[in-house]
Amino acid sequence: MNTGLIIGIVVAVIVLIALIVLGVMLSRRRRISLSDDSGDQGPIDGTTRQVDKSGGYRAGSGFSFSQGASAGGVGLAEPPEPVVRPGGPDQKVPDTGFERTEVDGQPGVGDDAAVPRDSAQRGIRNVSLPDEPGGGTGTLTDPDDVVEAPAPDDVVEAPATETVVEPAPRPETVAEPEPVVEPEPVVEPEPVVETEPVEVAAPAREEIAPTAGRLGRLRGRLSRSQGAIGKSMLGLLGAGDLDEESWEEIEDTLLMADLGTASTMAVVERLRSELATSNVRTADDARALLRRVLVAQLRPDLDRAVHALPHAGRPAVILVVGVNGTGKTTTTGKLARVLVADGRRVLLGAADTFRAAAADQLQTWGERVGAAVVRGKEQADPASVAFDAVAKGIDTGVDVVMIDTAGRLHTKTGLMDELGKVKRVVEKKAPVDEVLLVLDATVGQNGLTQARVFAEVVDITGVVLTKLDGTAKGGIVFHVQEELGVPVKLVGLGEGADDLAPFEPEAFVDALL
Ligand SMILES: Nc1nc2c(ncn2[C@@H]2O[C@H](COP(=O)(O)OP(=O)(O)OP(=O)(O)O)[C@@H](O)[C@H]2O)c(=O)[nH]1
Repeated sequence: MNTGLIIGIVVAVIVLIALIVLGVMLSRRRRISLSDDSGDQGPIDGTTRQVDKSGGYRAGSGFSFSQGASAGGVGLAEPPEPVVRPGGPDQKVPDTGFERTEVDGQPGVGDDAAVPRDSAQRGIRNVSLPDEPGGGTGTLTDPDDVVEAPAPDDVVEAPATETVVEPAPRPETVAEPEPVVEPEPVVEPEPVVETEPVEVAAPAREEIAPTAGRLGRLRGRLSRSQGAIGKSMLGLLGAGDLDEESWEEIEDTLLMADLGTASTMAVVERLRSELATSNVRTADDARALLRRVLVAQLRPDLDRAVHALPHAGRPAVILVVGVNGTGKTTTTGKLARVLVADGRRVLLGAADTFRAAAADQLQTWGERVGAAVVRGKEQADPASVAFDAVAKGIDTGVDVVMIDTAGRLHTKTGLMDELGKVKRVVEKKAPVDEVLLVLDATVGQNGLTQARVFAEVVDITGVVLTKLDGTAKGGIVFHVQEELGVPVKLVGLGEGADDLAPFEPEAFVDALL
């Protein structure tokens, strides 16, 4: 072989290698690096990632839970083991296309909420007590869970004042059906009469929307407040030099959005001083300044964790209070869903013994998430029902007992005394970790008056502001906190089962601007 050929081959090989190396480098550079940060780092919203112990429910975090200050013991109880869903974790309930809980023969969420307490009452549907020494899984109580179950309106005499509706049975407790014996083929088959037990379908629990970042996802629901606060304020601030007339307009805008006088003055003062010292030239500068001032006014330092984590040997106890129709039962149900999604065992206490539909409504929520419900007989003492619920919660080792109380006008002294009694009686069994006052954001200033009275009677620890989707007065959040010094912990942004979000000042202000 001549030298020229050899040199040619060597050069060709070198060029080939160089091309391959170049190609590899270029392809690496173009590739987007996807590092797996699921192990050590939390979600991008900075919250802690939760382990899904819910048997298939999707749980992020977003909601923050902590142990109540009333904690007597130390150390958290572990969440229960996951429940294996028969259809697999992805099992879904049929999409009804409508976010309500109507179940044949049962009330829908929110039904009768506007019915005053002194109206005619409906009969209560009692459910037989499960025979369960040691408190195991209960008997089937939901007509939908069993084949040929009694009609929902059948009345079964309850032997005791307290009625416990156990959650639907866990799949492992479902009896195996007898093997089916193939019938011999016959020419003219007799009509078949079912005598063998047919497979008992485990109730389909619902998918729960991820809890992380809900406020962000539901931001569109705040559009009315967005126009009233965000757009007007940005328009005024972005207009350039502000004269006294413009400042008055800013004040009026904030007052109209229900921020209240104290918050309005504080915001305006801060805006004035910051505008005087900082260099605000563009619309973006104005937006950043307004964001900073509003967030600071919402006191991001306040503890907004819901005290729903159990103590050693006893559950957390949450009391839900408020005037009629504010959304107490709905909020209790929505929060129960979040807790269940977080792997917690929840027991609901229906301490509204006046309005049977309210207890039915709570029971429906319980059935949807697999939470046991303790309810009382009509006209039973609500305090005793609440007491029984907590006692049952302790006996059965649940993580949280949530007691939904009857709506009551803050002006009715007798009813307010009754509420005080409910709390005192419960405390004989276990300390109350959280008293959530549910306020309807659409009622504006009247909500504040209500809040003051409730705070006096039951020492509220957190506020749930509902129906923020239906008002342009999102500023009420500022007012409530300023007046009560109690943090807004949760906000209701719709009637849907997952339209409850943790209140986060930054995300809230971002949604407004
Ligand atoms: N738009 C909207 N509606 C809500 C929200 N929260 C609750 N509701 C509705 O408000 C109505 C009253 O809700 P309930 O949960 O029954 O109120 P309640 O306070 O338990 O009522 P009482 O037991 O009568 O005192 C229902 O129609 C709910 O669907 C919310 O955040 N947004």
